[in-house]
Amino acid sequence: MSLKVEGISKKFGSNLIIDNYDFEVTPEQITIVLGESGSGKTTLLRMINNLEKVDQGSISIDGVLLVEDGVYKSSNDVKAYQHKIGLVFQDYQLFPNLSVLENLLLAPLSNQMGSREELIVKAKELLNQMGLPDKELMKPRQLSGGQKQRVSIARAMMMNPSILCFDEPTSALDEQTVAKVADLILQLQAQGMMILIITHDRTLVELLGSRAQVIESTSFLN
Ligand SMILES: Nc1ncnc2c1ncn2[C@@H]1O[C@H](COP(=O)(O)OP(=O)(O)OP(=O)(O)O)[C@@H](O)[C@H]1O
Repeated sequence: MSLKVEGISKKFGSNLIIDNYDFEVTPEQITIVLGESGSGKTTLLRMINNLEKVDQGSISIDGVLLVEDGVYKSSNDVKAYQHKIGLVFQDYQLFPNLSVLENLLLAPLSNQMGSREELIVKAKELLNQMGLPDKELMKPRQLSGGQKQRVSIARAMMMNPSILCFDEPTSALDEQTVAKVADLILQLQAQGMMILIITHDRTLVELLGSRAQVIESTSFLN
């Protein structure tokens, strides 16, 4: 299992952001992309999640290609690729009018990943694992930042991804909650989930310690 990024490049106009860049995420280590504001971290994450096009290079997960030598695959291949990747947004992006449970059910139901009953069982298991067994009927606005983030993680996990990507997972959280997020990420990795984190938070890096490889975003342009 791996996410492979090979020789990707990206320019906005004449502004080169990423130059012929390679890296790999595996289950053995959490991968952290660390760097200052404006260094291209979000652009990299958006390209991996097919929210921004690459100019050149290849991206694949578990051998399923999103793009090869700068050429995007057919829509069916792209769909297969996207099912393997889960994204936890910085601002969580939960649907405000849906309950926690309905937030979890929406994507797997529309992708026909099981019956409603089966998916409810799975959603409840995940909410339990996230320490939120009593929140399923609440709306996102009734939750704390840390709780919203855990709902967002559970929602991504409903699609059985191979990899979970976190965009600045600690930017809106207090110190105590940051430690809890680090514990949860370590737990997910111990269960075999590949993890990619984009951050500028060195405290999070310290908390993840020896289980993480750190890539400095200054290396995007070497
Ligand atoms: N859609 C766009 N059009 C033009 N330039 C862009 C676009 N998106 C990003 N950029 C530029 O690309 C560079 C990298 O931006 P990016 O958001 O990837 O950095 P970042 O490291 O994630 O920063 P931050 O930590 O502040 O989010 C910046 O100079 C930014 O202005």
